[in-house]
Amino acid sequence: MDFDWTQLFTFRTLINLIDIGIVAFVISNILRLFRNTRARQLLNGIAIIIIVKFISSFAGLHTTEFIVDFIIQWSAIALIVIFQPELRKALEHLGRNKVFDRRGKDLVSQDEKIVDEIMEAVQYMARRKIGALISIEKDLPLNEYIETGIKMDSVITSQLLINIFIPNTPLHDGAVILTGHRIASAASYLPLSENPSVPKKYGTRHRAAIGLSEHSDAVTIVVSEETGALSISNRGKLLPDLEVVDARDYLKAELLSDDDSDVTWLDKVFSRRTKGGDS
Ligand SMILES: Nc1ncnc2c1ncn2[C@@H]1O[C@H](COP(=O)(O)OP(=O)(O)OP(=O)(O)O)[C@@H](O)[C@H]1O
Repeated sequence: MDFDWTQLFTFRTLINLIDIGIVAFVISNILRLFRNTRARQLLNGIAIIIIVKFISSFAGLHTTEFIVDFIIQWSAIALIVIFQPELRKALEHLGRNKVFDRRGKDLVSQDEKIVDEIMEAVQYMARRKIGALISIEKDLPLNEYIETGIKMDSVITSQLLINIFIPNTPLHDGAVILTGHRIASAASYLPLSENPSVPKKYGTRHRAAIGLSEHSDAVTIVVSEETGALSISNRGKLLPDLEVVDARDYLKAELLSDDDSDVTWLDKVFSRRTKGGDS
């Protein structure tokens, strides 16, 4: 039987390909946004429910299908309510995609200046063994953690960051959270990691840094009060005992780069270190 190739290249085929492309683009963006977060586990749960729905529909399992339909209807409303802040951010993120990205050089240099301010403060504190915990919001909002601390809304300067962490002052206990180009809060409480593979030598400050990176895409920089060592937590992992220059490069690559790929070249550089001592 001869295959009619002209049938393959129809307008309908083109529309179908565009349709598939749009769905793939949206799903991959959602998965990328929620990678290494608890929301990703929830998305896996939703995928399982959808698979059960299709199987029960094909196999004619009417009671199962009825129950799954019931769950889908109610969970859709529940998800919108629970993830309202994340959904808002996700839509903003979509609008900020490279095609529409109109970030001027001014904003990029402002970002660079903020990394410099953070690193100046962190270096100062590391030399004097002043414990610090600074979390930087990326795409997923940290509102629930900002709420646990003292709200600030201040310009990010190294002097202010240092001042916050001076021991025995009212704001020094807990984390500073940076959102956009502002200090959003100080003395914030972060979720502690319950990962059993986090080495015992790390106390609650480091566990809090890892914990936040398990719940969100935030990057957190830690100064150890005990040793003055610098560490960065990101995507559920801790990069321990960083040199200042490595920490600065990592922050710049994470915060200034438009590259959303899962593994940056810096991750590869740091993977040697993390094999030894991280979670
Ligand atoms: N859940 C949390 N959220 C934010 N900050 C926290 C949290 N838990 C502890 N911290 C901060 O960490 C401090 C205690 O640090 P701890 O000595 O237990 O940790 P560590 O990882 O051993 O760090 P260090 O090397 O600085 O001693 C607290 O005083 C507080 O400032």
